[in-house]
Amino acid sequence: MLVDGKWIENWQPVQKADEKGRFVRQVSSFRNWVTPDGSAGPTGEGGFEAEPGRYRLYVALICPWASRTLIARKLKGLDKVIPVTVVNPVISAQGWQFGGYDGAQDDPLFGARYMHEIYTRAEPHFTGRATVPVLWDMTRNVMVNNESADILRMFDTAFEGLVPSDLRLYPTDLAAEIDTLNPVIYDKLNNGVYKAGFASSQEAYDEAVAGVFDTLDMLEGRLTGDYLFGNRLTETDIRTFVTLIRFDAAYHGLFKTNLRQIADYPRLSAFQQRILDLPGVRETVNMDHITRGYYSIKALNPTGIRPVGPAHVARALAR
Ligand SMILES: N[C@@H](CCC(=O)N[C@@H](CS)C(=O)NCC(=O)O)C(=O)O
Repeated sequence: MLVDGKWIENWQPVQKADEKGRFVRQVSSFRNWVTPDGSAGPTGEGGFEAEPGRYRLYVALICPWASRTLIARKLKGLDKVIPVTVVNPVISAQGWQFGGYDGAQDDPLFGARYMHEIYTRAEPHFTGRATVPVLWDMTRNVMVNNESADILRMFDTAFEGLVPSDLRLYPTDLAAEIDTLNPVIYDKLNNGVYKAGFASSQEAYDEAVAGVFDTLDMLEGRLTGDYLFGNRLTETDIRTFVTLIRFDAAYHGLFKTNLRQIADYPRLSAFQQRILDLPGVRETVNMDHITRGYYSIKALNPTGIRPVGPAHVARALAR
């Protein structure tokens, strides 16, 4: 991580934990919003007007948080107006790195080797983890936002004048319900698997795993229609999908969330396939990056050996 703009080596063991050994995820610090006219959004400052080709999205394809922004970008037809740079799936001693892996790219803006250089460009004295995703303003040369929940939501409306779309991922009439369900899915499932994987006590692990499977059971019961809110696709579906698609191939083994697999849940499996089949979504799922990335986390898998299966994940992607 960065401390006052300087990289502190060997980030992997320094996953933050609370007094009970529970993994604690860092809060994002760049919170400006792109809006149709450049007015300020719900957080941060204004000055970020929607323009084609002005903003670049930095992502890792292993990362579920980055992936939710990528999926929204595809579903909202923004791939022509927002270019993307994909980092190497293997996190190095200096964090995310550019290039050097099939499907990873060099940094086109500054020729940076590491993602943390993008952070110190934005804020020379930045302290914190150099996380993805990052939305970068190529006109003003500043970081707009590094919180995927914000980016997902701004992609729903900010570019409407440039790329009109009928899809509403955060429709007004469902906003309250979405805002109620999202934190449960975030805490118990999206981040719950990480809490299990990075737990440093049995108690913290047990608590996290219980939360993961209670939530999967709850979602399985809830999925009587195509999506979590009946037949309308929302951001909550995307936020759920990114964890489901990584679950059997990575979390079940590496993070020890192994009570059940997604394949054991008929409705969740069908839901996962339904989202995978939406136009553009499959392109955002790179199972090679996902398994290479997760199984290269040295603190959890010192040999770096990547398991071969499970076969049903490859089948779901090939369908
Ligand atoms: N709050 C952030 C979290 C993103 C996040 O934690 N990304 C992870 C990858 S999945 C990361 O970049 N970690 C690098 C690090 O911790 O050094 C968001 O949702 O955008």
